[in-house]
Amino acid sequence: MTGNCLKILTPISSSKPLLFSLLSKPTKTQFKTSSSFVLSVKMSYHKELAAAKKAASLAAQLCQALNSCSLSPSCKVQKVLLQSDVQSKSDKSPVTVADYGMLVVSGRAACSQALVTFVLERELPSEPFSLVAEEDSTDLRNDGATDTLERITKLVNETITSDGSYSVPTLSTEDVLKAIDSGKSEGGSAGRHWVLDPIDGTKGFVRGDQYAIALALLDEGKVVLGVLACPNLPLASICGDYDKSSNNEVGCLFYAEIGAGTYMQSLNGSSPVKVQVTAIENSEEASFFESYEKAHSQHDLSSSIAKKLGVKAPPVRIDSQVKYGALSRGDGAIYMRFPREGYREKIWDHAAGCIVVTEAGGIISDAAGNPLDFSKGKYLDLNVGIIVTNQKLMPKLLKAVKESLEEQSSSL
Ligand SMILES: Nc1ncnc2c1ncn2[C@@H]1O[C@H](COP(=O)(O)O)[C@@H](O)[C@H]1OP(=O)(O)O
Ligand SMILES: [Mg+2]
Ligand SMILES: [Mg+2]
Ligand SMILES: [Mg+2]
Repeated sequence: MTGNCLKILTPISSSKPLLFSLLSKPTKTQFKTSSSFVLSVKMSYHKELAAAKKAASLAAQLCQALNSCSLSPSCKVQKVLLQSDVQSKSDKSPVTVADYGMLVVSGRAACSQALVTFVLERELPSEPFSLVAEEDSTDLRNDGATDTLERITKLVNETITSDGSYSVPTLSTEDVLKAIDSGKSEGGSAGRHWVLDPIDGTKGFVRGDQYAIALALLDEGKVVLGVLACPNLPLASICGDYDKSSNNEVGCLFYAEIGAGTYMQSLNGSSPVKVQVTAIENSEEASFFESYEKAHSQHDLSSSIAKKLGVKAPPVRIDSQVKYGALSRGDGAIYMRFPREGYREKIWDHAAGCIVVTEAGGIISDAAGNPLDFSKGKYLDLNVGIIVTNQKLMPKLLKAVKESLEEQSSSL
């Protein structure tokens, strides 16, 4: 076989024939030909990455538009609802209890999910579509949600029209509900699955702080591409001594494809730049990220670990997977996350962030040093917490984590 030809081969781990170009790049996958000859080729996800970038960027545009209060009759009303009624659902993630308030928050995320689904399906019409996503349409199907559903549908349609690349008839409310509910896949180790958190860091979004639209693709249980749209993240570093006045622009898009590195560009569409995690080797010079919300991660534990490492800088507390994006470009050196007992991490909260950091040279593991396994369905099955840093600092960080966890359990 020569470089340019196209040929139908069967991936060893899949029963479906696959047409692919031997010129394709990155991931190595093994295929067998009819004569049981095993061939190693590199898979490319360029088309899927382009679709994911477009979907996440449009969803970011929609979320920013939602911030200008289009979902509620009055900005003031919305602000009051958002700030006073945010409470917890059974998994302790934030949701508003007052019906209308709840719809304002979950409706926005669902709106973003509907748009991402629409774009992925339009951009990749010949690929089977499977999506593991956070939101569903239950709240929007309630009788009291008619108004919100209509507003959401209008906004999704407006965003699609303003983009101008799709000549589709206007989506109906039922089309939007269906699009939201196509995110019900369970994922797993076979085939391809998109993984989406349509608004990651709900509390940050509600506060007007950091949040992300996080989209990744799993192929045979591995994350092969990831996109993080971070509408409120400055293009300039958010750590250390930087000149805040030099670049006030906000809105970053991080993206990574397996074997091809991590890039950042502005959400306004500037040229992409390749990014790298910090090269710091001395942990005393490191600064670290953790959740803004104390309820999401044990701050006392990360502070004891930081002390063991000799870290001098105070923690940088921000919401969502924006932390992974910031780390991938060298803002800070460490991310530590230790949820309270009983909390189960979901794949949509880490898949995109994970590849964005690892393709930028970083390393991510659970608190025991095991890599994260995205092949087990919608939950990550892991030991205690998640830690992220560069290759040089990881052994020291793991040692400090182990010691602090031992101290914590002996003090109970
Ligand atoms: N009790 C909790 N503990 C840990 N993480 C949580 C908890 N509740 C929600 N989350 C999820 O953690 C992420 C926010 O993490 P961080 O604290 O680092 O900003 C979000 O994905 C959020 O979900 P959501 O997408 O609904 O906002
Ligand atoms: Mg949530
Ligand atoms: Mg999330
Ligand atoms: Mg979310």
